[in-house]
Amino acid sequence: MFFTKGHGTSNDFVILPDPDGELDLTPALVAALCDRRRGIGGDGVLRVVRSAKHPAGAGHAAEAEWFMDYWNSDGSIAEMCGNGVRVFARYLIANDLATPGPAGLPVATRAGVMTAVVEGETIRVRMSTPRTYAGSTATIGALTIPGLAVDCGNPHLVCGLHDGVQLAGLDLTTAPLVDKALFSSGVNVEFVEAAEDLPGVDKHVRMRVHERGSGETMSCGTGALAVGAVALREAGLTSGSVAVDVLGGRLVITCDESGAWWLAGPAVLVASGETDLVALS
Ligand SMILES: N[C@@H](CCC[C@H](N)C(=O)O)C(=O)O
Repeated sequence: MFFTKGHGTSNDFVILPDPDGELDLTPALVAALCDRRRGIGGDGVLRVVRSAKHPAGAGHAAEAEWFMDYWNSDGSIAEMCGNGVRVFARYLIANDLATPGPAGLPVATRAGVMTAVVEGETIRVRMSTPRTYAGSTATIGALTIPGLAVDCGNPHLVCGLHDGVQLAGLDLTTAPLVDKALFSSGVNVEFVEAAEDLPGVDKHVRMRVHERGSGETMSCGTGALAVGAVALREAGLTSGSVAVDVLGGRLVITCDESGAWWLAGPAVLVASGETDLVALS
């Protein structure tokens, strides 16, 4: 089957064209495609399917022709992927499957319709409004770090580092321990430290993330949105911009004067080819 490989700030995806929703995509196939030694390798899979042809997209078919069927590398399904939407939009445009209108390019997801605006190498996406709803903690070894739960369509826990704890020193090779009752469907956990002032933005932070279903990744767009929302809230700002440096580059989160939330960053397609599904399995 044909595939394309792409990434947004090194959050990488295997993109599978399946316009009519005919592919029998299973957790095992997704995990095999994402395997970095035996497969193509990726943090997740983006299946490109017409909204009308997917049960989770059909309700959005009038607003968005295309549905991003997102899967994590372990074969689990997630509601939303911010970097994924940016890469998905790049793929649709590069393959003449869609042309952005004056308001951008709508992409249906399990968390609703997101609109992508192309600005050269950067793709900016209008995201759903992040909702901060509880305090909680994440534990790594002997270290317990307080944080805030933020719903970005998918679940996040944003933990700010203090008291000399360094972002670079955290061991994220295994999942941080979290409150399983609060996060009954799992959670993406972001760790954040302040960074030096940067012109053009109100706040500048660095983040690492342990993603539900993918482990530590180089970047997470919805994670950056959650981090940006917490940073603006802590600064007492109701609008503004936050630069979020991830291991794979920089994302910028903006809440504009109208209250709309945006995620901006690069989105790149790097390879296309054909994979042998029999050899993969
Ligand atoms: N990397 C993504 C988020 C992907 C889904 C996440 N792992 C989950 O299970 O919620 C992003 O860029 O937002």
